[in-house]
Amino acid sequence: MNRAEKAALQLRAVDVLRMLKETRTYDELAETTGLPAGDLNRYVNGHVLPGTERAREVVEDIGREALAAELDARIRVDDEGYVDNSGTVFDQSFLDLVAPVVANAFEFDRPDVVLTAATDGITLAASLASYYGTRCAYAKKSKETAVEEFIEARQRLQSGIELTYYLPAAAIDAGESVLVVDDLIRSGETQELLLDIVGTSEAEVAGVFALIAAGEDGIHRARDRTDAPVGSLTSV
Ligand SMILES: O=P(O)(O)OC[C@H]1O[C@H](OP(=O)(O)OP(=O)(O)O)[C@H](O)[C@@H]1O
Ligand SMILES: Nc1ncnc2[nH]cnc12
Repeated sequence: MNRAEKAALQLRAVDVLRMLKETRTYDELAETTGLPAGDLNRYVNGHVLPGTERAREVVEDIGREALAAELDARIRVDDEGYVDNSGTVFDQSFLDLVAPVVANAFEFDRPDVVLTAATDGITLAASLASYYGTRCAYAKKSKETAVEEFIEARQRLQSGIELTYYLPAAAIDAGESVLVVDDLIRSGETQELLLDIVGTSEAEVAGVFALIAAGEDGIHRARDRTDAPVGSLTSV
């Protein structure tokens, strides 16, 4: 890790600690993190930065658990098992905290493009793309005007309805590495269409990630399609 990467990791750890501190006293934060309350106070107030190893622990372990818990608290599941996650996907600052934690906790190769499906995956994809410093692309259920060439992926869903996603062909180049993300994965049909688009582009899959897995079907379906890491931050 070079000096800039170390500094970035240390600052991300401070962001995670500040988020946790919003709903905790320093004693409670010490209990959550296992770190001394005095040190935490200095980190949160910006007087001292945590050392690299401590920062890594905060971002990868403590951060992942804490963000999963925060995500769980923001999700509403209705009587039929459908998820309302607008409390998450509308909150770009929360997603900006999720991005480094996800990038460090899952073993995704650094992508050239973060790909999602419109609509609800877009804010997560934007956060991850911004974290990696890469492009963000989203496939849509309709063709964008003025674009001449599209990659199309079509599938007949379990419901019998045919679904087509369109991505401007220039969004992904052959040989690029693509991280496929979405807010939610249930049947895995959407992720499969995104993986079809990656295949048609002759690009590589860096990983598949969803904030929420509703059941295990979608995760299994994605794992059948790629050897790259597949995971979610939480499941319902
Ligand atoms: O794993 P699956 O069964 O394919 O379900 C997951 C997809 O469903 C939702 O999108 P939706 O089609 O509702 O579109 P939206 O993002 O515009 O709400 C969600 O955002 C995922 O993209
Ligand atoms: N919001 C949602 N909750 C559960 N399953 C879904 N499939 C598509 N959208 C969904």
